[in-house]
Amino acid sequence: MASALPNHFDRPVHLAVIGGTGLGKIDGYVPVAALTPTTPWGTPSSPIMILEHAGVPIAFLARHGLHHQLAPHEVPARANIAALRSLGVRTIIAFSAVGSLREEIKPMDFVVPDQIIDRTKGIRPFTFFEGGVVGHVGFADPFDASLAAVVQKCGAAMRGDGVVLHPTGTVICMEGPAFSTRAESNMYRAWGGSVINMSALPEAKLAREAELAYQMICMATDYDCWHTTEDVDVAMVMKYMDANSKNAKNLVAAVLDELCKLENTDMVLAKHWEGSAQGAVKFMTKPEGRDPQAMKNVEYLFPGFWEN
Ligand SMILES: CSC[C@H]1O[C@H](OP(=O)(O)O)[C@H](O)[C@@H]1O
Ligand SMILES: Nc1ncnc2[nH]cnc12
Repeated sequence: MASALPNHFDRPVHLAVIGGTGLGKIDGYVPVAALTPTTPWGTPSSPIMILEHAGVPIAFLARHGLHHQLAPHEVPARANIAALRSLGVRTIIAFSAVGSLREEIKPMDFVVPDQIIDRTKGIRPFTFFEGGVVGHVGFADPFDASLAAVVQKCGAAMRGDGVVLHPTGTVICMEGPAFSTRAESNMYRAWGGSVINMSALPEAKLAREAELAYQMICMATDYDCWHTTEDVDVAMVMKYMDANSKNAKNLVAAVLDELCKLENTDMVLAKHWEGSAQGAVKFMTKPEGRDPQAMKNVEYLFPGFWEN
């Protein structure tokens, strides 16, 4: 289907969904374009589908590729975020299949996380600001509180199914691709982790560097390996993703309904993040220390950056 669609779209797209494991596409929207942009950090994980809902364009990107061929550490997160930003995207809702580290977060429940603990191992490229342009953004609250409020409100879309949407939580982002040991799983519980995945980082950090509003929605698929029930394996994750796809779709639909109504508001345009990273970059590296390619990279994210 993607190849029959135009490879260009002439209006800015403000909203995007990143689909994770078990959510390689979203149905019920009209596909109008399939874009394959190239960025200074390479090409995105998959063609970016432009879908329309009530006349509002929405970009959809499959994090692990169209055929789930990219391992978590192979996801080109910088290209993904940079490409979305270049289309005009300022708000991202990102889905993730997670293991639960808490009894009360049952497989099939959803979590709207508000914190992350980084357990990646430094093997993934994780910043736009390097190689001759330095920038340090604030990341105390890694997700977007106003988007979280919209998602929390949409939890009602799943009422009646016994599925709970937990309004806050801490995601442990581990390296993978192998799952955790039992000792690690118990340690993450002792640290206060609510859920565990392999995808929150560097995605959330890059979204912040790109001045985007970013909120992850986690769907629990297992109890990892700390629980007395079965240890996690891929079949279990896929089984629960499948079983819960109706709820995942209802939740995406409710969230997109809400965000489409707000398409041109300061919230969806992420005005509250505007300037935050650019300020962090502008004053760090003195002109004589700046590398021309690194400057061009920043220019790709923020056109006109070096002009004033
Ligand atoms: C297939 S289990 C591990 C895999 O699932 C999650 O993917 P995503 O976050 O893209 O939904 C987790 O982060 C791992 O990448
Ligand atoms: N237990 C687990 N650990 C890491 N990532 C996951 N994704 C889904 N379940 C997971």
